[in-house]
Amino acid sequence: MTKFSFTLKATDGAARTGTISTPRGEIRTPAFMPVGTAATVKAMMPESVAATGADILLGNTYHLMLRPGAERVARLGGLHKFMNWDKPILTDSGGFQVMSLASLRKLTEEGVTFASHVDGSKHMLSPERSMEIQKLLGSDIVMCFDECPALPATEEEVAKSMRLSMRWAQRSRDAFGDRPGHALFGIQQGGVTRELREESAEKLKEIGFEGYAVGGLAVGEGQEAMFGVLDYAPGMLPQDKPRYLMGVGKPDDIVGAVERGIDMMDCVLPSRSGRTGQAWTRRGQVNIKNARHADDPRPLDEACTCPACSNYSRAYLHHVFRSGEMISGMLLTWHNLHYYQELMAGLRAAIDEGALARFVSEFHETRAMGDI
Ligand SMILES: CNc1nc2c(CCNC[C@]34C[C@H]5C[C@H](C[C@H](C5)C3)C4)c3nc(N)[nH]c(=O)c3cc2[nH]1
Ligand SMILES: [Zn+2]
Repeated sequence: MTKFSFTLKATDGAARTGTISTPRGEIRTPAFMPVGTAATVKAMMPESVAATGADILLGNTYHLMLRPGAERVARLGGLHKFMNWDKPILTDSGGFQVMSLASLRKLTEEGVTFASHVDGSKHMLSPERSMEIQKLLGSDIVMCFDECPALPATEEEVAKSMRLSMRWAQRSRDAFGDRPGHALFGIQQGGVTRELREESAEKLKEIGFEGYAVGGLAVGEGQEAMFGVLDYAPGMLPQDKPRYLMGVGKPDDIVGAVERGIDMMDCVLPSRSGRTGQAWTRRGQVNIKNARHADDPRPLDEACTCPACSNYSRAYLHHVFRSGEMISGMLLTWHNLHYYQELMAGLRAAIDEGALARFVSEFHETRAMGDI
């Protein structure tokens, strides 16, 4: 049984490349993880997600515990079998979702009780219950049950919330138990306050995790404030373990995060925006529903090898979006996920060659040219 391990390969400034080895396969880092919210990456077959180059995807504790239920997924053989994805899966712990989706939430030291946004039924999440659910789902990388404070929040509120999350991190570690081949990641909190980020990192290192996430960001603070924290926060975490920035982001967020030492990211953006007609390309964003594409015979991006760019014109994509055809979301989601994986492959190659600075300046220059 291969155990879970992380091997660093190259560094270029604060940026690193590496490989996470798991019993279900290897993850090339820096890695982008597509989001499979309710056991599906929306509008994509799993084999198509794999074809984009994704080595790992995200499952969702909150949705799956409500419907179809974690115990049911376990009875049916676990999430990998259920959704026909045999590579690694990372699941979030559910806390972030409860705070953004559920109603009638009650937060105590024990955990959170809430009413399902699906049918109003009562539920509870705690470090122990979150570990149990993620074990039932069978995910390879488990996230600690934490609280991500909503902005705006005073430093006092951020400190209080971070310290609760650190107590929950210890309870998550204790409840996770001994699971060879599986990993538990701690989540650093502390808002945009350096001392609180330091306190959180020290506590997580004292407990000990197989990987460490930078949480509490991409919650409306803006790119400048986020990069300000990323200028120091990843460096507070063990350099020999994967660093996961949660919920990020736009392509330029991703480039900036990788420059600052982040190894893993997840974001709904490429898939969610793909369904609304927003294409992400090397030259920036293209809204394919805009009338200017109605007669354009050219592909979305000549340099892209995805099925949408290889076989269809902008005019066709414009048409199927305007007429609400299912293929519209399928093609643009595939393109966006393909573009994100191409960006990650470019970043990995540049870091391996010690040429990240050139890659980044070319990335920004090409975007500055704007869409064709
Ligand atoms: C967007 N900004 C942002 N996200 C964040 C997330 C969720 C990461 N994505 C997982 C998720 C969240 C939703 C949507 C999909 C599927 C499933 C439910 C799991 C991705 C976060 N998750 C946790 N546990 N803690 C955070 O501090 C945090 C901060 C975030 N800041
Ligand atoms: Zn494409």
